Amino acid sequence: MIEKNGDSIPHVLSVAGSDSGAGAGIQADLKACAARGVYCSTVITAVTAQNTLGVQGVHDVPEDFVAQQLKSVLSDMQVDVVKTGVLPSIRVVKVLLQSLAEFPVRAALVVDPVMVSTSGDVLAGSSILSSFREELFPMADIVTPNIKEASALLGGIHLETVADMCNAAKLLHALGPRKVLKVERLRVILQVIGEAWDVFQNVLVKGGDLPDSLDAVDIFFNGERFYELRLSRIKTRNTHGTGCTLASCIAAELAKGSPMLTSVKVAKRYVETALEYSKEILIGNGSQRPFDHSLRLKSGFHRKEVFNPSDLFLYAVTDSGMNKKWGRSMVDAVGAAIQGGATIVQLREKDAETQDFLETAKACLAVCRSYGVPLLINDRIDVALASDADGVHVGQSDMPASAARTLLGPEKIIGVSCKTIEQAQQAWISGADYIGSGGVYSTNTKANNPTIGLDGLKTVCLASKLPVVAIGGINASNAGSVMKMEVPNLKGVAVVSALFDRENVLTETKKLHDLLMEHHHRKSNEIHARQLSGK
Ligand SMILES: Cc1ncc(COP(=O)(O)OP(=O)(O)O)c(N)n1
Ligand SMILES: Cc1nc(C(=O)O)sc1CCOP(=O)(O)O
Ligand SMILES: [Mg+2]
Repeated sequence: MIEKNGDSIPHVLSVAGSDSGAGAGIQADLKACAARGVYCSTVITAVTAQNTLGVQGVHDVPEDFVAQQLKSVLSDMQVDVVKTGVLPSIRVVKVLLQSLAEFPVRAALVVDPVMVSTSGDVLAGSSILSSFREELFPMADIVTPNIKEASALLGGIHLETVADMCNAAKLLHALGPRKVLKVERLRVILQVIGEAWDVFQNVLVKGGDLPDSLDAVDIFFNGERFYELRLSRIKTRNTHGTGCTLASCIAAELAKGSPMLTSVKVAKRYVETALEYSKEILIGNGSQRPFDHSLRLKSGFHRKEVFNPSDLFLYAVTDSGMNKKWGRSMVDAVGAAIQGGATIVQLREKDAETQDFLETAKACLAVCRSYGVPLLINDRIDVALASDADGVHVGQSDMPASAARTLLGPEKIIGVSCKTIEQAQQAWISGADYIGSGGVYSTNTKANNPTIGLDGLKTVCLASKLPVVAIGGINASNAGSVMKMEVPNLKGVAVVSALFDRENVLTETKKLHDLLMEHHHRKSNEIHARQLSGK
C-alpha cells in the first residue's frame, strides 16, 4: 500500500445514509468494517428515522454539507476504497464524483445502488437511475444491485431465474463504457507486464429475492466470465442490512489488497456466518430485524461481563481420569460440583484429543452457563476461543498471559500460576485477572510440583495486586488453615482430588463449601467486631 501521511491501515470510506435502528446503512458499514479489521470513515448523505417495522422518516443532508464531509475525510486521510449506499439525489452523485476527481482513492469504488429499503420504503427516487447509469457506474469497480435494483436500473425487466440474472449482469456491465474504454488501454499494458486484470468493472447481481431458490445465489460477472456464487439460504428474519454489509465487506477486503473475486467470496461467506450466528437473536418487534456483525451478542446475554474475584471462592479443577475411575461423565461431574457450591470451574484435560476437548468444553459450558458459573479452560487458548468459554488458566511454561490476552480480548478471564513475587508482578503487568498460587501442600495430582507452603502462598499474596486462589493438596481438613491467613487478596481455594477423586462429587463439594462459608462468616464477624471497637 502507498503511504500518505503515514496511514497504512486499510481504510474504507462509507458514503451512505444513517439507519437509527443500526441494522443497515452507515451503522452496518461501520460494524462490517470493524468485524473485518478495517478502519471505516463515514460521510452521511441522509438521516432516516427507522426501526424493524420500516422507515418512519427521511431527512436528506444538503449536498453542500455532503461535500464538506467528503473534503474533511479525503483531504486528511488515506482512503483505500469508497463504498456508496444511499445517494439521495443527482446533485449528491455529482458532489461525490467531483470529490473523487479531486482526491482519487487508492484502490476501488464499490457502488451499492440502494434505492428501496428492505421494508419497501423508497430511499432514492427513480430520477436517480440515469445518474447512476451514466455517471456513477462508469467510475465504479463493482456495482452490487439486488434483483429489484437491477430490474429498476434496466427499465423494469423481469428477473426470475439465474439466467435472467446473468443477462442483467451483462447489461449492467455494459453501462460502464467510459471505464471500459479507459481500462481497455490498461488491459493491454497489464497483459504486457503480466499483472492480473482486477481493475476492471465488475457486477454482482444478488439473488436473495429470487423466488423458489433453496440457495442464496449471486451472479458475479467481470466482463469475461460469469460466476454463480451459491451458499445455502439461512432461514431467519434477521436479515436487515445484509446488502450494505456485503458491499462493505467487499470494500474491506479490497482495502486489504485482496483481488475482486476473492473479496466477493469472502464477503459472502462472512455474511452467511453472521446470519447463521444471529438467526435466533431478537431485536425489535418488526419483521426487518438486524443481525449481529460481531458474532458476540448471543453469549453476551448470559455471561457476566467483568471478572468477579469472589468467583474464586471454591474453584473446581476437573480431572477426566478421576471421573472415569468413578464412572461418571465430565458434564455430570461439573454439574454436581456446581450444585455442591463450586463458584468457578476449570476444565483441565491433559491428554484429550483436541476435538474431544472442544466437545467436552461446549457441553460443560452449557451446564455452567445455566448456573451462571464461569468456565475456564486449562492451557488451551484455541479450545477456549472455539468453545467461547469464559477464559483460560495458564502456567509459567504455557502461552504467556499477555499473548493470551491479545488473542482472547479484554472481556475473557485469564488466570496465571505464580510461585514467586516476580511471577506475581509479571502476571499483573501481562493483563491477568487472578493468580493461582501453590502447591500449598504436596499433591499427587500434578507430578513434580514444588510445594511453597502457607508461607510461600502468603509471600505471593502480599506481593500481588491481583486476587489469589490457593491450590495444591487442599481438602476439607486443611482448607481452614489456608483461609485463616490474614491476607485480604486471598479469595479462595482451587481443588481437584478432594472433589473429583471421590465417589460423590456433590457431597464433597458441599462439605468444602460449608467449611469455607464458616470461615468466611467468622472472618467477617471478626472484622465487624474490630470496626465496632475502633481497633
Ligand atoms: C487455579 C489454578 N492454579 C494453578 C494451576 C496450575 O497451572 P499450570 O502451572 O499451568 O499447571 P497445569 O495445571 O497446566 O498442569 C491451575 N491449573 N489452576
Ligand atoms: C493443577 C495444580 N497446580 C498446582 C500448582 O501448584 O500450581 S497444584 C495442582 C494440582 C492440584 O490438585 P489437588 O487439589 O488434587 O492437589
Ligand atoms: Mg498449564
